Amino acid sequence: MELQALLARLQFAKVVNYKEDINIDSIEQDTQKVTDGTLFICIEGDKFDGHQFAHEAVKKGAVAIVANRVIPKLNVPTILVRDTKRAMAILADAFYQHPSQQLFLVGVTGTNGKTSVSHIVDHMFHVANKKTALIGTLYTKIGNQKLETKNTTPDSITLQKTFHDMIQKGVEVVSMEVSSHALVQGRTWGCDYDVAVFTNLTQDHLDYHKTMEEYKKAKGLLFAQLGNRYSEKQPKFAVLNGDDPASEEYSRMTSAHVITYGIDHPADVQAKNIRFSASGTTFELESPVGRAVVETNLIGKFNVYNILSAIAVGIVAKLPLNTIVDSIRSFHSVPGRFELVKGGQSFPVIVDYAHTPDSLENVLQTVKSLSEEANIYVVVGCGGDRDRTKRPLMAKVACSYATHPIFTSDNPRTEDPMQILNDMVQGVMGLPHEIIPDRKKAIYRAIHEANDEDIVVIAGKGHEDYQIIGETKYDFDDRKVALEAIREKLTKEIKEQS
Ligand SMILES: CC(=O)N[C@H]1[C@@H](OP(=O)(O)OP(=O)(O)OC[C@H]2O[C@@H](n3ccc(=O)[nH]c3=O)[C@H](O)[C@@H]2O)O[C@H](CO)[C@@H](O)[C@@H]1O[C@H](C)C(=O)N[C@@H](C)C(=O)N[C@H](CCC(=O)O)C(=O)O
Ligand SMILES: Nc1ncnc2c1ncn2[C@@H]1O[C@H](COP(=O)(O)OP(=O)(O)OP(=O)(O)O)[C@@H](O)[C@H]1O
Ligand SMILES: N[C@H](CCC[C@H](N)C(=O)O)C(=O)O
Ligand SMILES: [Mg+2]
Repeated sequence: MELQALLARLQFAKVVNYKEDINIDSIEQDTQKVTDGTLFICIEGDKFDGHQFAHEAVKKGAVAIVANRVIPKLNVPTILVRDTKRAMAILADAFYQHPSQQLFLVGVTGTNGKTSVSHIVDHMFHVANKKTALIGTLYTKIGNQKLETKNTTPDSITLQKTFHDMIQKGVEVVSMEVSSHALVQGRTWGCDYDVAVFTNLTQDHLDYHKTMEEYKKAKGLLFAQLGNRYSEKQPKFAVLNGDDPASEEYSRMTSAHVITYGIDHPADVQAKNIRFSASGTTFELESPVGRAVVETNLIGKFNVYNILSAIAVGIVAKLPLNTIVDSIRSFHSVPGRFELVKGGQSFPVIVDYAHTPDSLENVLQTVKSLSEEANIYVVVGCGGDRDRTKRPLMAKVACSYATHPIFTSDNPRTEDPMQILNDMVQGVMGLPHEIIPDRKKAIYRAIHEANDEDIVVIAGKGHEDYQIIGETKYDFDDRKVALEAIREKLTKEIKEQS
């Protein structure tokens, strides 16, 4: 694409060192990815100032630079803009030919449930015979092809390029997780969402957002940025959780159509007469397009919310109600979310990604409702270099529901694991708990101690197949470690019996 054509997208940008039009072969914000013909965008980030890398980018082949100031001794055209992040989103959208406008794009935000809801939505459209794709914490998935992701929501260049590649592969519907970090950093500027979903708002990420009010505002950006043309062909919808107080504010922030879902308060898409069991959940659905009985393998009230929000997406996309209900019935699970580890042991071992006070409470409440008598072992830690204030709250939740809480390390990152554990303990002074900093030893302990009627929950890392200690990523998978522990226990039992 020609530089002039791209420049036309940036209103009132100044250009220095411009001699003649040049061709732009790629747009990048990271020097690692620069090749001949790149337009390099300098971003002032949290760790680095990308303007420092402009000369290196030119050495690697960059033919033009976007910056917020003149960079001395740079001999390529420099496009000066006030906000390079905004310019990046605008240029990426233009360079990849406005791909999100050609897709049915569903964005899911909220503290907990984004990965779960985006997977249910993806499956629903797949069942409705659409070619689907997914972007989120676990991966970017196009059909059955899975690509690794660095962030839950990628930067605007990666995102627009990904949409473009998806269109080349025939994708029609994309379900994506939209993190609060992404919204604040403008990673999703330029995304033309058709539906924006809100799951819930509870405490997390206060290391980044500082206050719950700021965190709430961050999530609200998704709804504020939904298109506001009331086109008959492609109306825009905000799908809001009628049982979460934040929805009231989001409903005022958006000019799109609003559809609510809920259990406890009246909502457009409502679950009634919910019946929970260890093998699944059923409920009666009331919706603007009719009633139905919904059956699912998923368990817990929180999953009813996840399902209701996905159903609301199906409804606004005008999928037939029977297709929606069929897709919920055939949806199995998301890796690392309430995942049962089956090694032939006589008690359930559950690996779950709960890493916030609210998600931990939801999962433990669900576990407790399965059996009031069971001893519950919970192995849990808190991530380092993340919200410190959630640590005592998570510990308190663990002690409120579990008979045997074992505090251990999650991803300590650059923090001292003992300091993280100490922060947790502040929430449970005087309440019984065990501290085993080594996660493997903690998992082994829970599994070796547990008996027939007990339940073991290993929380916080879910699908993660690594543990970050310092700056190093070590192989570590809760599911594999739990299986090894189960095998060791069973072998020991057999030996003792013979
Ligand atoms: C704090 C934070 O969110 N940082 C994100 C941010 O990085 P940044 O802009 O601050 O980048 P930086 O490292 O300071 O570098 C500045 C600029 O210099 C460039 N650079 C840097 C070094 C170099 O050698 N060459 C070079 O060109 C960089 O590419 C960048 O353009 O923008 C990057 C691109 O979008 C993100 O990858 C990065 O996520 C980091 C890795 C991260 O850990 N983020 C987490 C907190 C996060 O975003 N999590 C949410 C999920 C949370 C949840 O809901 O659970 C997510 O969406 O992933
Ligand atoms: N609707 C919900 N409400 C509360 N907790 C939930 C809900 N859905 C899932 N959870 C819990 O939260 C954990 C994380 O769920 P999920 O991965 O779907 O959320 P997420 O929003 O994508 O999280 P992240 O921001 O870390 O990517 C699950 O393992 C489960 O314990
Ligand atoms: N997206 C979340 C994931 C947390 C998962 C937990 N295992 C941890 O490392 O804290 C974050 O980056 O805060
Ligand atoms: Mg997620």
